[in-house]
Amino acid sequence: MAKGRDNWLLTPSAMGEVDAAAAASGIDSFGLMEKAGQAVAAAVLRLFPGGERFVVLCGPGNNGGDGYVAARALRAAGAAVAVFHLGDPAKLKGDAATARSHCPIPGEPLETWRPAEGDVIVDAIFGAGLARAVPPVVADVVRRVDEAGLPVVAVDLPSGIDGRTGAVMGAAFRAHHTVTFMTRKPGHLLLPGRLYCGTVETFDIGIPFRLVEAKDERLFVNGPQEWRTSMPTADAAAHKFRRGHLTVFSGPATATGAARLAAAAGLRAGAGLVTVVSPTEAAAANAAHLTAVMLKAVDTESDLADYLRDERRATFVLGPGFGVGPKARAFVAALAAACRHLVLDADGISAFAEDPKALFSAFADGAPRLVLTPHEGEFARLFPDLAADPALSKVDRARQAAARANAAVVYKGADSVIAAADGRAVINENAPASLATAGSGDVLAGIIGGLLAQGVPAFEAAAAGVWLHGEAACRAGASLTAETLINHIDRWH
Ligand SMILES: NC(=O)C1=CN([C@@H]2O[C@H](COP(=O)(O)OP(=O)(O)OC[C@H]3O[C@@H](n4cnc5c(N)ncnc54)[C@H](OP(=O)(O)O)[C@@H]3O)[C@@H](O)[C@H]2O)[C@@H](O)CC1
Ligand SMILES: [K+]
Repeated sequence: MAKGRDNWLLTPSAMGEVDAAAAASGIDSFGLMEKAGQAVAAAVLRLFPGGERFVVLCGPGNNGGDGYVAARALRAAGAAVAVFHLGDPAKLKGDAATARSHCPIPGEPLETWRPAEGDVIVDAIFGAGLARAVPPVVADVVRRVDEAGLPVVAVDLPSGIDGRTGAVMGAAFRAHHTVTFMTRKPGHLLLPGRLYCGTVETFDIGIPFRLVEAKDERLFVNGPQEWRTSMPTADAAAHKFRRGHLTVFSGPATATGAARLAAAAGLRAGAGLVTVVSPTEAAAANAAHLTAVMLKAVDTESDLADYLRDERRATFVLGPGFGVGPKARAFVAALAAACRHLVLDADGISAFAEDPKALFSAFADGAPRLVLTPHEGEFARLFPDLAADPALSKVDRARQAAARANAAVVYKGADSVIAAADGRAVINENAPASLATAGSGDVLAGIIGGLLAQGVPAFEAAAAGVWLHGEAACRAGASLTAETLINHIDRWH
């Protein structure tokens, strides 16, 4: 499948290996640094043509090396430039030492910098090599830049952001713009890192892309290139039975709306037939609001067993408004035993908080048939050890959860991560803030269910569902509600 460079993600350590492979293949590594620094200088001049003084803050590694190149290029363009360095610059090694030796501006110690009006900060202190919390002198400069409200252009990553996890390591610059090289890193997309990067520009410094591709970490930005070929074709769309049957379980009479939102979203996403299955006592409430969606009363496990006799009822959403308790667990067990596909959301997830293994073992066999859609709190209920491990990134957590549950996991948030049981993962970036609204998660569960019903495999349905949800939200505008969101879901074909 063709992967665009914009979708490619590499962790900083993998990027370091690509760098080493480039050098081993005969590519001049100082040439790469030169291109990186020149790109930074070009971005700075483009974004801040009226900057009075460009203050380049240089760290002790190659990120600092990029900074020395940028400082030289800015000076060559006629700008006023000052350089401040962290630590003893005489200790710089390799390309960074070369870059400094070519830079005509004598540096001063970082701690001597004082903000001046008109300063534009070029942050080249730490990039991919940030290994621990930033030292106090850097935290202090971060605070002073913040207080003075000075614009920052970050080299590779805002110093203090962990490129693997997006975590803030003690303190970090809030950049207006970040220039990174070859591919973005997970920390540019994962929160809170994303909020510190400003706009992100990925500059090609000339490493052959085959060397990047050789380091495929099976992690990409979510987009159609990841799932396009698994989506329903227009052909299948012609026949409503071939488009599959989605069933959504309703909660009790006081909590029916969530299931109807999911059902309506599943229909919009292309399921041929959608049924809301409801307790008898809630059937009147549901009937009053359903038209294209069908309704069926199911109260007990034996009612459900009858319902499952029809094999075409292959795909289910359980959780929105359903209630947390033994009924949820029993219904999920019945669906698993009958080999059905299931989106388990909200209460359906929380129902297994006491015994997550019961859920995982029910779906342990065969190709994944389960999609889990936890937000942060629900994730911690099912995977408390993963949620509590500070060494894991959100991507690591989602991947390990997916493997454990033999499921596709949508670890929700403004930086949703979707992971497959086989280790593939994508980070989503198209969800606007307006999606954080009541009922939005029910709509997402319905879209994913609608895609599963059409035969899309679990991971692809989950990733495509999250992306289509984000696209719908962008079209629905800032004042969207769950209802208006549904009207903006586009069927894929
Ligand atoms: N292909 C590419 O992408 C290219 C990348 N390039 C550039 O290289 C950059 C990566 O360079 P890098 O590996 O030298 O790491 P970098 O970020 O400079 O930091 C390492 C230094 O910081 C130190 N240090 C770390 N944490 C610390 C802390 N908390 N507090 C104090 N010190 C700390 C660490 O010390 P140590 O941990 O060893 O004690 C070491 O001295 C990359 O971001 C990009 O800008 C381009 O030039 C060309 C092609
Ligand atoms: K930086």
